[in-house]
Amino acid sequence: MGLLSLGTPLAWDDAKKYADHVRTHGIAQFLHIWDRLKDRAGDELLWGDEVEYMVVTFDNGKKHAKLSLRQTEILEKLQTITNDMASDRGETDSVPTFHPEYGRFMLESTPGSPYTGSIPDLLSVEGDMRYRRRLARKYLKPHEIPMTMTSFPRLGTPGVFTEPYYDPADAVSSHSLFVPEEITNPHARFPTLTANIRRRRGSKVAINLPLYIDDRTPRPFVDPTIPWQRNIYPEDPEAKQGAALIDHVYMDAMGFGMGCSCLQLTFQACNVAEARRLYDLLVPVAPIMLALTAASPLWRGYIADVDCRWDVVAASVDDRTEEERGLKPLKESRFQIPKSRYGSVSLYISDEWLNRPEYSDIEAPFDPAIFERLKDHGIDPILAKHMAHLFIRDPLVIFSEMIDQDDTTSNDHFENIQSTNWQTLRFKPPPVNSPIGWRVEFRSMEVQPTDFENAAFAVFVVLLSRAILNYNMNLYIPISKVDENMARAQRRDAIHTQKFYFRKDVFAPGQPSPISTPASSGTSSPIDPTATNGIPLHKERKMRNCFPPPLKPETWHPQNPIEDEYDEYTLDEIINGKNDHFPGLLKLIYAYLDTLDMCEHEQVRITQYLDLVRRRANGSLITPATWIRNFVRSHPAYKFDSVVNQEINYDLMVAVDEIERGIREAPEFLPPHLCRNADLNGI
Ligand SMILES: Nc1ncnc2c1ncn2[C@@H]1O[C@H](COP(=O)(O)OP(=O)(O)OP(=O)(O)O)[C@@H](O)[C@H]1O
Ligand SMILES: N[C@@H](CCC(=O)O)C(=O)O
Ligand SMILES: N[C@@H](CS)C(=O)O
Repeated sequence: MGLLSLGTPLAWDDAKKYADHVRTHGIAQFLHIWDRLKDRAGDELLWGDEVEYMVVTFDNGKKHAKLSLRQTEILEKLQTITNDMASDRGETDSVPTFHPEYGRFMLESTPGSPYTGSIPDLLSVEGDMRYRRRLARKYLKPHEIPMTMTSFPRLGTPGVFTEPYYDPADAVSSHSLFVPEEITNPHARFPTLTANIRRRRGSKVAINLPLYIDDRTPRPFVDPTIPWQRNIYPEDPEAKQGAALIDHVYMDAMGFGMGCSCLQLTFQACNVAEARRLYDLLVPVAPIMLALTAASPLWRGYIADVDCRWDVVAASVDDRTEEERGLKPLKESRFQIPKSRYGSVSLYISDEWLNRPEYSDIEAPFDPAIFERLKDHGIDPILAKHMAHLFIRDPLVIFSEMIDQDDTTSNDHFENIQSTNWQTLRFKPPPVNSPIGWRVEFRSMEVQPTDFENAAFAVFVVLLSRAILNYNMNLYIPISKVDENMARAQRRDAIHTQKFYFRKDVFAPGQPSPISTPASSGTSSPIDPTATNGIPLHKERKMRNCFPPPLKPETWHPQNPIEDEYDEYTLDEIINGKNDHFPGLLKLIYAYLDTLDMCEHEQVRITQYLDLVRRRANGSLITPATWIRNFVRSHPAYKFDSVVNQEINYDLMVAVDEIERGIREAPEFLPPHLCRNADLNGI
């Protein structure tokens, strides 16, 4: 969740006058942080997850599942409860935190304090997530359930999809044909973001997802549920004039994207150099994890031909003017900008030599004056470019009371721009007046229906991050290939149908591989104490930070053509390995685990999590997206016309909730033996 300042928000015409002011002071604030903390070192691994929920309310008589708009009351209640718990316990660390999110039907939870790198903390993640879900559930109304669905299938359908009902005709911020003002969190940040994105862009946002064409889908598909003749806002004829594409699901508001839920992870690094390295190493991992967690095939009451939210969210906050989008020559706008503010990373940011300039091979406009200012201040050109790239954006929400700030003690102007650059990775400087260090946020994953899965993906990514740093791995590929992977990750059933660019050799030539005996692809490898090859075993009870810096340049033949460095692989090959030269990420994780001091019971638990990832990747378990699509297509009320009606939606929500509670079996998706963890009973 972004910056929630208080005050009077400025409408776009007023806010834009302060854009340079916010940028200038935002950079000044960053430079103060930089000067104070660039040499900060030795921070331990602390990390945490953010889980986003939708509160769904069930009318069992009418078989109707709707979004509950009680976010404000629910958060107030949870705040009181958690405050009481904290005072009873005399500490806040074990009491989870609930936060607001964009949708007035959404909640976000984070652990009470970040996890450390200890093995018990690693194994506490699922319990912590379950505890948070239970807590939220306990204080909702009896017919309300906090669900971790990435997209709500019937958001924006004609008729009733919220509780209480509101008429979409009052959507003053978004001017949507489909969703009312009241789906948006009333905190000024959110309606102002919504309205100012629209005003800055000069039109409503337009999101078109290819429709999944089924046996009886009318062709060409011209959505009969779009109120083509509505005439309330000046933009109302837009849909008819081409904004809504044939054979697509059309959506026209920020809420369709920012009303989606995801699973994010934040890692504290040892120092700024390690944060930059970790950011870069995770850039190529982001699309892989998006594909593995794909969970959103249903939109506005239809089945789409994609499995993920990413492009929907990107289009839903796309505030670029026509000139910035390249539709008109530049006149008023300063830059042509290839991507929305929500988008994949466009620049690597590490200044260590492994980051060859050729990897950052896509157009990433940056503000030349800000770039020079940062360089003049002593910041290296790579980080200067990253910041100057983020700062091509205008601040969208400015509070009149917050315009003048003390740049030595505030970072609000910096965060204003930073927190509305919603990229696959976020490089997070330490906040002012806080003990927190340099961090990296991993943002691509879709939230999973169950906490077992959410914990499994969190555990996988944190272990992968440690393995990558520990073995000094190099995962760089050109950013253009990462972007192609982002597109492929979202395609229907990407696991079976797509290949992904990935680096061929992740180790320096001559560097001993940590894998001694390559196990055959797709097997579940118990942790093998002989698995490290020539690397001394320093068994530790903790995953740590502060790994050695990358190897010297001459070790890596950087003169090779960049095209020789990568190839296309299936997800199975990337995760589970292809041959001796390409061991797969899981084997590297297992080798890393072998450096940790764990008892058998802990190993079994971790293997359960890693097995989920292994089996998703090899296709022996299906993604939530595939399960949801199959559920709809096999429902007796489905007419093979791509429509997800109220009854199907209700039954789907009931089924997902039952799977989450472990009372419904879906072995092709989540075998009971994977998610029924005896240890966690009673949490
Ligand atoms: N020092 C730390 N190092 C790493 N993670 C931390 C640290 N402190 C808190 N976290 C974790 O970071 C996650 C994000 O926390 P929080 O939502 O407060 O941050 P935020 O800056 O608002 O996030 P966002 O960038 O998503 O807006 C949480 O899981 C939290 O536990
Ligand atoms: N909910 C958004 C992320 C919102 C945020 O950045 O906090 C998503 O699904 O990606
Ligand atoms: N929740 C996100 C999207 S609106 C943010 O606050 O930045």
